[in-house]
Amino acid sequence: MDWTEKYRPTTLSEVRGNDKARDAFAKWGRSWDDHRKAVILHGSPGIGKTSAAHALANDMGWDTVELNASDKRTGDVIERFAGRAAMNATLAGSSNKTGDAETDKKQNRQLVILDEADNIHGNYDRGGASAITKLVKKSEQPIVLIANEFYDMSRGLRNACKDIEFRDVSARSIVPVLRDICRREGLEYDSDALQQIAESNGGDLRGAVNDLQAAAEGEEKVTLETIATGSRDQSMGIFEFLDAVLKEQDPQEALQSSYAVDETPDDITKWIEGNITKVYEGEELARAYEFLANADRWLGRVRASQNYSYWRYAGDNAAAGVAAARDGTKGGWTRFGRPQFWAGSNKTADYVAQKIAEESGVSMGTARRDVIPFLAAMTHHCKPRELTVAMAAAYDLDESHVSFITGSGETTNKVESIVEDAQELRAERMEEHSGSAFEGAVRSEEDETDEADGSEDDDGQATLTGGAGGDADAADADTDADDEPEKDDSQSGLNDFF
Ligand SMILES: Nc1ncnc2c1ncn2[C@@H]1O[C@H](COP(=O)(O)OP(=O)(O)OP(=O)(O)O)[C@@H](O)[C@H]1O
Repeated sequence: MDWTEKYRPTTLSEVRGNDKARDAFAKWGRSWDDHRKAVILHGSPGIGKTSAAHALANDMGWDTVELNASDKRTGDVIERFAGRAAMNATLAGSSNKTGDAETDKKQNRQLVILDEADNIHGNYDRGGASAITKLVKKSEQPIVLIANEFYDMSRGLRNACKDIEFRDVSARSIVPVLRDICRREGLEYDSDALQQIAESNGGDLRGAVNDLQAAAEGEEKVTLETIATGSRDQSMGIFEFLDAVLKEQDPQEALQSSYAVDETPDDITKWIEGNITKVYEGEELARAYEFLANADRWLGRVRASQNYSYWRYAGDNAAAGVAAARDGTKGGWTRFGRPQFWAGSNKTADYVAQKIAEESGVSMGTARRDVIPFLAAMTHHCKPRELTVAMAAAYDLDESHVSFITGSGETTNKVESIVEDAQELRAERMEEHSGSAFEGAVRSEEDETDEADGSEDDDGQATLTGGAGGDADAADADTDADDEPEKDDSQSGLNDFF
């Protein structure tokens, strides 16, 4: 049996590493009758959001129904469940003996758990997403929406709900969970090995439990060696995969590797996007970005249509395409890292995305997913300097922000002097334009009506090449399901600076 299922928390007190969020969530549950608001739990995958929802229901004595927002039928089902007032005991034939009508009502509550709530807008017609928002507002039952990307939800939906952020689980909180599982399994362990598993999973507790199970298979003791030879290693690790695609393999081999690696095409693409500038440069980088933009476009189509056969094309572009873009093979050792711009909890990323969103009139989702990675690639290690200064001026960035985008150390002279110059430039421009930070920004109105259209951005279409003025949309004149009216997000980026 899968240990993540076997050891899924059954009560909120077993949900580890997010005490504040957990307490806020428990409070939300206890006071639901008073406020009747839905709640959004958001944060990275595998950190206990769904488990917390089930555990709360268990603690409260509520039934649950779990629905997936990306399923087109979900709207109807929510209507059926959430629209229905809690049945009272007489109707339900409850065995509750208290005779207290309020208690009976609570015991017949149904917690609606809506998974992938950040993926609604791609799957409904315009009315659909706002219909969900309306349902959420008038629901007679408590609803928990689960999301990785808070800002990928429409503003209408976000405003209709309370939101609670789950943060990545620290290694410090992961180790005791692993230790506990070992004890319950009667397994011996080296503490170093558990520490290693906890650290290598970057905050993902589910991943850590999976790694522990793989390392323990057929062993009596979990040690650093059993981790190295655990069965999850038979599939290709992500770092090995990055080496293969970015340095060594030809396109055909790279494609095969993409099947062997234990990640979805979405994540494969993010890993490559997040690491490519460490290996590629100049022309080959530009060529690789073309392929990554194609991959993003296909991923957008998967999200919009739920047609997973498109995943293949995303994988083809991200793996084979990027390998094909490379000039020959490359040697040396590279410190690959978890993509920096992933879901959730980074305050610096939030600030930068917010600034970009404000200045360029794109959504926060687009800013995070498309614009920041693009800027990161274009100003890697603060080069070219002039462009980095222009960027810092345009978005009013301080040292920590510039360091976050460029990957250069925050306290280096380089970054400090760039921020100084940027502030000067900004002041000059403020004078020149009486208040306008810079000229030529392509500003489309921030969409105040997204409750009506239910969509904040054109998922997957604003691409990395977009900022360079590429006509990313030209290839998209087909029948995409996400044919929202275009807000031309693809214009944001470098155009903004000058
Ligand atoms: N905070 C936690 N405390 C205890 N166990 C956890 C925690 N987070 C994850 N797990 C383990 O990982 C499994 C998966 O967690 P869960 O599905 O709740 O994560 P999630 O954040 O909802 O992820 P996703 O967004 O992918 O659904 C659980 O069954 C449990 O075994």
